[in-house]
Amino acid sequence: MPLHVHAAPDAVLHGLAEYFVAQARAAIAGRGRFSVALSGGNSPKKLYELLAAAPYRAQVAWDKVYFFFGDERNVPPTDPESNYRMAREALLDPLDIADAQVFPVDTSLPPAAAAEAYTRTIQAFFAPEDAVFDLVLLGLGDNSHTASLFPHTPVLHDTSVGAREVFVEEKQAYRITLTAPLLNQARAVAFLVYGADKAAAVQQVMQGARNVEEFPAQLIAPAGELHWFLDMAAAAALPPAAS
Ligand SMILES: O=C1O[C@H](COP(=O)(O)O)[C@@H](O)[C@H](O)[C@H]1O
Repeated sequence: MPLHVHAAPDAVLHGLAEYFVAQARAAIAGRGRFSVALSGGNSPKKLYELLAAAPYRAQVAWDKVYFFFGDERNVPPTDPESNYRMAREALLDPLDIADAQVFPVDTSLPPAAAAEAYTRTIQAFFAPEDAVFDLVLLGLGDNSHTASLFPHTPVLHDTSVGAREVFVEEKQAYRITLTAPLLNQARAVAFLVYGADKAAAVQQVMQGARNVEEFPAQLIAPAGELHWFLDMAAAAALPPAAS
């Protein structure tokens, strides 16, 4: 599994931006479009700002890129917690991406209905083929969650290929997440993780005994490529040979 460890977060972000551009160009050259599921939270904001600026901005045919969300908080699109809002402000608006290329979760619906609707949206986009994202971007929480696959939640055992609602006790809130089987159909998955507070989670997910209840990111085993983009602080608990 390719592991890209850089000294500082800035270099990690540039490494992943270059990987994003390469994946986008290859998908567009081969299949005419690039479908990406974006991650949320704090870590990817700077990546999105980087992609929307020189030199990366000019390196992708953005009108052929289709944006989905790996997970969403059950909040309106204007809420500071909204993953969609963050992506819109950091990436989609600066690049002037057309609404027809962006597929947010409809959080005006109750969580279960929002998840069902998002499943149908994804299926319709890929039909008649299976839903296979060209790239899934993921983050990692210090509790080893990824997307909104949180420890000890029923969605960890969901074998459906789609989106699901999940109540996250520690947040006392619903989220909508893509299921692990859908994420794993991707042609490529890239984790972006930086900061010392993630070091234990990185080590447990990558090298701990399998325990998906505790370390949900262990569920990620895509049919395609799996890449980890880490800074040295996040990789600190890995043995030297691995990092
Ligand atoms: O809640 C979330 O957390 C993870 C990790 O986010 P980070 O802020 O620690 O980088 C993120 O990947 C997910 O999309 C988000 O909703």
